[in-house]
Amino acid sequence: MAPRIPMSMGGESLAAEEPPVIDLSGITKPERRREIGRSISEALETWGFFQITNHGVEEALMKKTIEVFTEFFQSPDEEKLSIQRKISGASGITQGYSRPRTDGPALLNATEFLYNVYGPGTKEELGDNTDNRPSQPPSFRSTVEEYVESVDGLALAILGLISESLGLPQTTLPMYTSRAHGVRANYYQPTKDRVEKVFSVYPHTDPSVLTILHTNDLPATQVRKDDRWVQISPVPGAFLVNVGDLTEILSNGRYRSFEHRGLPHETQHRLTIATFIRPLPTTVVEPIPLLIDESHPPLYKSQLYRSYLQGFIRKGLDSRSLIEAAKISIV
Ligand SMILES: O=C(O)CCC(=O)C(=O)O
Ligand SMILES: [Fe+2]
Repeated sequence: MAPRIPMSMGGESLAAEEPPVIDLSGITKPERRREIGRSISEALETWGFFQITNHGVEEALMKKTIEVFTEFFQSPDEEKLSIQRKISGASGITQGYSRPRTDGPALLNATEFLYNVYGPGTKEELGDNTDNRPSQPPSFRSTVEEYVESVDGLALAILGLISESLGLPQTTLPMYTSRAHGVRANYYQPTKDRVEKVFSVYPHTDPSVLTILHTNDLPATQVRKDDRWVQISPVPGAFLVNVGDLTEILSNGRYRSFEHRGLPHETQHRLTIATFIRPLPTTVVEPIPLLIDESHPPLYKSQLYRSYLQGFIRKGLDSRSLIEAAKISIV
C-alpha cells in the first residue's frame, strides 16, 4: 500500500499548478468540440480533474440549490435526525442524513452529510427509502430534482466528449450510466485545525463514472498528484468535474481515478454537493471491448457494479484501495 502523505497543511507544500478551467462554449461546432475534447483528455491524463464554465446549468438554479442544502444543514438536529441514514432492505442503498463520525472500522466521515438518489429509475436504482429526503425547506425536493436533471444533461455532454477522446462513439460512456444519480452534500464546520479526522472528507477515489461537484466557492478540495496535495481554487459559477473508478476500468487505465480529499475552511461553513454519475447495479463493468486488442490486454477484472459498490460501502473512504484491487495482477 502507498504510504500516507502527512496531512499537514503547510502552504509551502501546495503546488502552484492546478487542474485547468475549461470553457464549454461552442461545443456544437465541430472544430471547437475537438479542441474542448483535447483539453479534457489532457486534464484527465494529468489531474483526473478539471473545472468547467459556460456549462449550461442556470446560475439561479445553482444558487438556489446551495441555499436549500444550507437551510437543511442549519435546521434543528431533530429535523435532520428524522431522516437519519438507513440501509434499505432490498436494494442495499443507504440514504439519508449522517452525523459526523471519526470512529468505526471503516474510514467514515468527519463531516455531516446527506446522501440521496434522484432522477428517473427503477426501485433497484433509486432504493426503497427515497422518502428519506428532506421535506424542509418546502422547495427542497423540487429544487434538487430540477438541479439533478440539469446536471444529468451536462454529464451526458461531458461523457460524450470523453468517449470521443477515447476514439469511441459519443454514446459509449453514457451507455454505462444510469439516469438515477447519487447526490452527496457535505457540510464542513469551520476550524483552524485542518488535520485528518477533523471535519474532513478523507482521501478517497469516487465509485462513479463521473462526479460533478458544486460548492459554495470556498477552498479546499485537494487532489493528490505525484505525492503532493494540490489545492483547487474554486472559480465562482464553475463545476469541478472528475472521473471515478469506473472510468478508470472502462478506459482500461487511460483515465485514472485520482485520489482527493475535502477540507474545511478556517472561518466559514463549506458546503459541497457531489453528483455521482454511476452505472446501473446490474451493469457489468469491464474495460470497453473496443479498447482491447492483442497489444492492449484488459488490465481490470470484470465485475457487476453492484459488487463494486458493496465493496465501497464496506470499506468506506480509503484512498485507492478498491480500484487497486480491481486490477488484474500480472505475474
Ligand atoms: O468536499 C469536497 O471538497 C470533496 C467531496 C468529495 O470528494 C466527495 O463527496 O466525494
Ligand atoms: Fe470524492
